[in-house]
Amino acid sequence: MRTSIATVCLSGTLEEKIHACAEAGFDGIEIFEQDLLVSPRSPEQIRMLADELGLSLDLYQPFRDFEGVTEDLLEANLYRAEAKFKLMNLLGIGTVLLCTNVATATIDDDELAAAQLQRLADLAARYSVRIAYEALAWGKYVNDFEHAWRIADLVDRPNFGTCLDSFHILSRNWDPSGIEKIPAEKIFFVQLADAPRMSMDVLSWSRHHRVFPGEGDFALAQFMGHLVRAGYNGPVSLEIFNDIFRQTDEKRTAVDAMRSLIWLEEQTHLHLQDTEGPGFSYPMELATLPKVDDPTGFNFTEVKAEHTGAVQELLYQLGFGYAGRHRTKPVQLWTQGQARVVINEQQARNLEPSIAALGFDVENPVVAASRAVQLKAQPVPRQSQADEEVLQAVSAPDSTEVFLCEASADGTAAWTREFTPESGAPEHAAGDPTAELITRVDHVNLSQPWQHYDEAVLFYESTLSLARQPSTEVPSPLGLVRSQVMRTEDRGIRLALNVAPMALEHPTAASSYPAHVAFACTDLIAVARRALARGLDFLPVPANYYADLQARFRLDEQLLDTLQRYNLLYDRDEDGEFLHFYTATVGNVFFEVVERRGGYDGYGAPNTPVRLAAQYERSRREQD
Ligand SMILES: O=C(O)c1ccc(O)c(O)c1
Ligand SMILES: [Mg+2]
Repeated sequence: MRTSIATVCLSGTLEEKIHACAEAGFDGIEIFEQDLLVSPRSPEQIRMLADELGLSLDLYQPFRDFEGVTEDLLEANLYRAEAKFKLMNLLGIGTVLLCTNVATATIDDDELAAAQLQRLADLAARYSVRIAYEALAWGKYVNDFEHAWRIADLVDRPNFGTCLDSFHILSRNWDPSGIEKIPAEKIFFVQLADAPRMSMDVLSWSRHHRVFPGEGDFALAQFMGHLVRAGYNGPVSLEIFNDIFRQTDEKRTAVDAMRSLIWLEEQTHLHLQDTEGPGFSYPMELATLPKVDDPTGFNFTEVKAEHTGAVQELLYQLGFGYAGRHRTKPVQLWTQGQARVVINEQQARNLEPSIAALGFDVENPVVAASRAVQLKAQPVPRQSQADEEVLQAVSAPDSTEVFLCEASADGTAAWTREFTPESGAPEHAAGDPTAELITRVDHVNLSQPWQHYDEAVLFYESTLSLARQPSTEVPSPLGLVRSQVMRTEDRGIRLALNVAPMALEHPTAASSYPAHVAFACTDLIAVARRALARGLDFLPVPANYYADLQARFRLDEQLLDTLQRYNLLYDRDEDGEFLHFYTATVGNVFFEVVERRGGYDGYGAPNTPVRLAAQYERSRREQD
C-alpha cells in the first residue's frame, strides 16, 4: 500500500513537516496550499527537498468553490485555476484536489456543473494535471460521494476523477459499499481520517476532531475493504485536521500517523480474509504484521522511587510479602497471589514513587516485541547478565515501559528466581503468606498527558490488541477528566487511561492525577480490616457519599456501617456488586483494592468523582 499524508496534519513549517514525514517512512505527501503560501521556500526548492528525501508529491490541495456558479464567476475561477496548474507544474505535482462548492454555488444543476468542470478539465489537460473531485460533507449542492461520482462520470474526461475521503462519507453515514461501483481508474485519490462519534455540526467536527485511523470510531478496515474490492491501488493518504496534532511535536505525530497506517493495512488484510477467504486476490498489496494472541494478564508492575519506604509500607499493609532483592540490582520484589510489584531504586535520584513499567503476559515475547517494533514502538535498551532472563520491552507514549513477558500456565514468572529473600530484608518484610486475599492485578490506571492521549490509545490497541471501551468524563475539582478503558476480550488485561484537564494552572495540579494499580481480592472487608490493623492510611470518604449510597441502594445498616468504617466504596448493577478502597497517595502512585461480586464488569465509575475530590482535598492540605 502506498502511504501518504497531508501536510495539514502536522505542526511546524512546510520544511519541518516534510522532514518529519520522510523520517516516519511515508512514501509521499499532499501539499496543503496554506503551508506553501506561507513558506519562504520556492516551489522548486520544495520539489527538490521532497525529491532528496525520497518523498513523492502526490497531491496539491484544496482547490475550492469552482462549479455551479454564474458565468462571470466561472471566468474568475478558471483564471485562478490556471495559476494553480502552473504552480503545480513547478512543484511537479500531477493531481489537484477539488472540493465540491460549499459557498459560491448558486445553480443546483448537475448538467451545468459537469459542463463547467469539463472546461476546468480541458484547461488542466494543457498542464497535464488531473483533477480529483471530492464531496465535502457540507457541500452546498453536492455532499455525497456517489453524487460527486455521478458528476465526474458526466464530465467524462480522462483527467477528471474523484477523491474519496472517509470522513465525509462515514460522518454522514453514507453507505461506503457504493465505492465498489466506481471504476478503479476513476478513483484518483483516497484520504483517510478517523473521528470519534460526536453530535455537532459536521464542519466543526471535521476541522477539529479528526484523528488517525484506530483512534476514533469509524470502521476504516471495512472502508478500505470496499476500496480494495473496487480495485483501487493508488496512495492511501491521511488527512487529519486536529487541534492537538497542529500544536505538538511534528516528528512524533508523523510516527503516530505512520503507525496508524501500518496497523490499518493489517486490519484491512484480516478483514478481507474474513469476508473473501484466503484465496482472494486484488491489486493493492497489503503488508501484514506478526500475529500475536491477546495478552493474558499483568506479569508485574514496577514502581520507581528514590526512597522506597512509603511504598514498602503500603504493600505490607495490603498483605504483600517481601520476596527479596535482585541478585545484582537495587530492585525489590513484593508478591501476593499472582500480583507482583517490583520496587526499583535504579536511576531514581530525586524521583517520587511512580509507575515506571508494566509487564504483560504474552504467548511469545520475541514475536510480540517484533510486532511492536514494526509498529514503530521504541525498544527499551536493557542490560542483562548472561544468566538472567532476557526481557523484551518497548516504550509507551507516556514513557511507561511495556514489558512483554512469557506467560506461564500456573501464573508464575521465571525472572522471580533472580530475587533472593536473604539479603537484607526491609522493615515489614514478613508479609502474610497464610492469608493471600489479594490474587492478582485487576487493572492499572495511567494518567496520560493530554497531548499524547490519542497516540496512547492507538499504541495499546495496535501493539497489544487492547480494545477501546466507550470513554467517559469524570468531574474533578480541577476540571473534567476523560477516562478511557482498554481491555482484552477475557478481561485478563484492563488498562484505564485518564487524561487530565488541559489547562492545569492550579499549584496542586501536577500531583492531582497520580497513577494507580488496583489489586483484585476475594474478600475486601478482610483486606481492609488487616490493612487498618497494620496502620494503612485509607483515602477518606465523606459521609455524604454514604448517605447517597443508602438512598440509591437501600443497603442494610450493617453493611453500610462496615463500608463507612473502613472508607470502602460500593457500586452495583444488574450483573453484580463492586467493593473497593483506595490508599493514600505516595509520590505519584496509590493503590486500590477491589472485590468483584457476581458478573460486575465495571470500575465503580460513579465513585471516581468521590476519589478525585478526596485526593484533591488531601493534596491541598499537604500543600498548606
Ligand atoms: O475542511 C476543508 O475545507 C477540507 C479541505 C480539503 C479536504 O480534503 C477536506 O476533506 C476538507
Ligand atoms: Mg479530504
